[in-house]
Amino acid sequence: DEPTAQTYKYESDITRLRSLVIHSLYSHKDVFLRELLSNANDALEKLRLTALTDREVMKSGEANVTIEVRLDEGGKTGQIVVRDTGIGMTKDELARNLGTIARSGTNEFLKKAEEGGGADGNLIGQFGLGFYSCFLVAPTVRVSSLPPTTSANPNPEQHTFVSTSSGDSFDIYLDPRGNTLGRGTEIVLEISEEEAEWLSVSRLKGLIDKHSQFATTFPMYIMERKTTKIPIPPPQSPEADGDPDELNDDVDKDEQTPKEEEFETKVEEEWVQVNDKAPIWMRDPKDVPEDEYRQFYKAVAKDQSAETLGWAHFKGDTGAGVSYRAIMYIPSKLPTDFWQKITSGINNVRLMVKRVFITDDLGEEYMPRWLSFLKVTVDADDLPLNVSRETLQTNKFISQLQRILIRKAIDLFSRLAGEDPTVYKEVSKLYGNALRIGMLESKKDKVKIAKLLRFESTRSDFTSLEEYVENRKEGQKQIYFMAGVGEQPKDLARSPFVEKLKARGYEVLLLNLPSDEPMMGALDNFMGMKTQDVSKKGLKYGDEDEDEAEKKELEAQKIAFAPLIEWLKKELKSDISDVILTNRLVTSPCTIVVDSYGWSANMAKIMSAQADAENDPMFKMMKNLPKNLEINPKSPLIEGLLEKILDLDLARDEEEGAEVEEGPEVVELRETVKVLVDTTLVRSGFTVADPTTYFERVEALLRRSLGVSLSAQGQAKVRPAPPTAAEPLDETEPTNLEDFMSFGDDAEGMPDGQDFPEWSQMKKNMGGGGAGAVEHDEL
Ligand SMILES: Nc1ncnc2c1ncn2[C@@H]1O[C@H](COP(=O)(O)OP(=O)(O)OP(=O)(O)O)[C@@H](O)[C@H]1O
Repeated sequence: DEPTAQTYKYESDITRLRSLVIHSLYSHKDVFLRELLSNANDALEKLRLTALTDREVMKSGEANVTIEVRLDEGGKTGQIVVRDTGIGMTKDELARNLGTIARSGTNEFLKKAEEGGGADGNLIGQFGLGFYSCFLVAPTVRVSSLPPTTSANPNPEQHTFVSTSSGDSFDIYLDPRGNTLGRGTEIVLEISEEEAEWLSVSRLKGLIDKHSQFATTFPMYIMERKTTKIPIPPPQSPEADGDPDELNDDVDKDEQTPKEEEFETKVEEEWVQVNDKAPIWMRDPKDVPEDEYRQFYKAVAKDQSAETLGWAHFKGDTGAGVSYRAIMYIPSKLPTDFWQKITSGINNVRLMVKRVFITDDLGEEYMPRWLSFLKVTVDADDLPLNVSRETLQTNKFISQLQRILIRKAIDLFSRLAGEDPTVYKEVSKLYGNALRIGMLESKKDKVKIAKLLRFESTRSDFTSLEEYVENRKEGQKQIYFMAGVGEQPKDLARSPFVEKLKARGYEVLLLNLPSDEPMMGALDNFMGMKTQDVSKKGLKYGDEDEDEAEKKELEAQKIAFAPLIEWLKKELKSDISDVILTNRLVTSPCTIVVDSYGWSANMAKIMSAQADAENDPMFKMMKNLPKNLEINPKSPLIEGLLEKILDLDLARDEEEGAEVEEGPEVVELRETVKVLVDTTLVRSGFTVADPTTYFERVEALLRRSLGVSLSAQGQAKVRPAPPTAAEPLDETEPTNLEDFMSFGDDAEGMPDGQDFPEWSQMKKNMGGGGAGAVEHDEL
């Protein structure tokens, strides 16, 4: 019998909403299950609340959620049935909740979504438009519901709501099956042939794993059906029965396998729980074995092979009246292109409210970029479930949480640093650069993050700033560092800038990451010590006053070397702003030092790697800031230069201002000094302004030392290329590997099945499939 149905019109907002959901979410169809499970959980939570005052309501049956797939005959269509034993709905509530009430925020949401050209999967979850997502996969949805027996409603009746995805009305009727549910709600999605993909238990289980593994603390079951074939024993043949002699000889008959018809299919049904564990973050850290944390990380990372370097499990109260629990992980590996790929909106914080996943998109720059590799799960106790992304961002808890997570991340790093040097070495290797950037970006946490950094130095291969300060020498007020991007620390240790410090026993940090030098500049001061780039002016040992003898010696040397200094200043004035006698060197003859506010060679290199650096006026200015030539009076080479200047009487010529005819010795000296300065530039990490002239000078020097004439020319005969080819290339003509390799005039590509050797090497380097993994067409 057709039940007598009452037809209702959908509220106009709801009609708009439904069609918006259906039309804008077609690429996020799988949200339907998450929404239904979230609603089921809410219904069970409400029941639990009611049960606090009315014990009776919980009496009938377990509070749980079940999911079942039923196939129609033929297997191409069927139903997904989601049932909960929660609070249920009366006939009125069915009409109101599912069809006529426009909830608060709906209008606002509609406006936004329609203006923005559609709603995305997250927006919809946050707005609590969940139920309508059923229509993404089902053209017809039936909701049967039965509230629990209470004193207010002693004789509840089961009603069914039915609606199609397109109609502007829905029906509600008394369920002709009677009160079959006991209590709660049953949602039946009629799945059509086009959407048959959802009729797969394993697909649904996959969805639960993805979105709803922790959707509810109530048990959640899915119906699994196992079909087994049981052979039916063949009917006993009369011959075999009758004649025992035949048993031995008729081998053929015995070996015959039973035919199709001789199997019976048996379907075993089993409810399998899909959430058998309490979510790990809700438990006391004392009760969670390490292995479970590692397992949970795999789930969070959605990668069964994922490993973590460490985690923090914490709870708290933000002071905004919201308490939360959270787990934060540091991955042990990042995709190779991780730092290139992240732009904004990194989605590394999963926000749950009472175990229900809300969003992993808390907006751009919710977590600072330098912490974007963390994987965080936060479960808040009390946050409105149906808040929009926009309101989330202005939510007090959410903004307080941001600060908490940064603090907790810093704590986690510092705990790992103290606990396990082996692990921390890994952490530093993977995240050292990120931490440096963090230090650069966050004024508030600058010093805390600086403490997390580790460096190589002339004393240790893994040291911290705190250790550096501990190991300082008496009177030392500076933290010395030598920076050179991409250089080996052992090479940095041999730089002329480091030699004296090292010889005297001072520790120098050897920095080779791009972020190192700017980071040291930004740090400026650590525990009362200044950071000092040893390649810049301003270096102080701190015990200068004690060495009166050394000071006196330098003063005397200044007088003795004055003629050389004057001459060098005059000769080098286009490249060098000052020539200074130094005692910072031990064996090197000279070095190039920039003013403390100028760019070091390292910094100039970093900056020139930026796009469009050469057109940047700031770049030009900084690059051309004064460079000082510091010369070492104790170097035999410098002594030799001084002698030469005195011999040739060059200093005096200048004083008289007379135009003196320059002898070949002067020209030669001038060339030698230019080579010395250029070479010093390179040694000090700068580039030579004009490499061609530099090389010509070196060649002249070499010729002189070999006694080869400076003017002799090479006798190379150059054969010009043939004229421009007139014939068009025949692209279809098969080519021959040898021609191609020897750059034959007609080589045009690789023959089938062959890889250009460099290409296969490149593919290997990129970590892609080996030779043959790329279609040759692409070549
Ligand atoms: N399984 C259910 N049991 C009882 N009531 C339900 C169930 N599913 C939906 N409802 C009722 O229907 C209303 C509308 O559900 P819908 O999913 O559209 O939004 P919501 O549940 O309010 O939002 P959210 O899904 O974000 O919590 C719910 O507020 C609830 O009152």
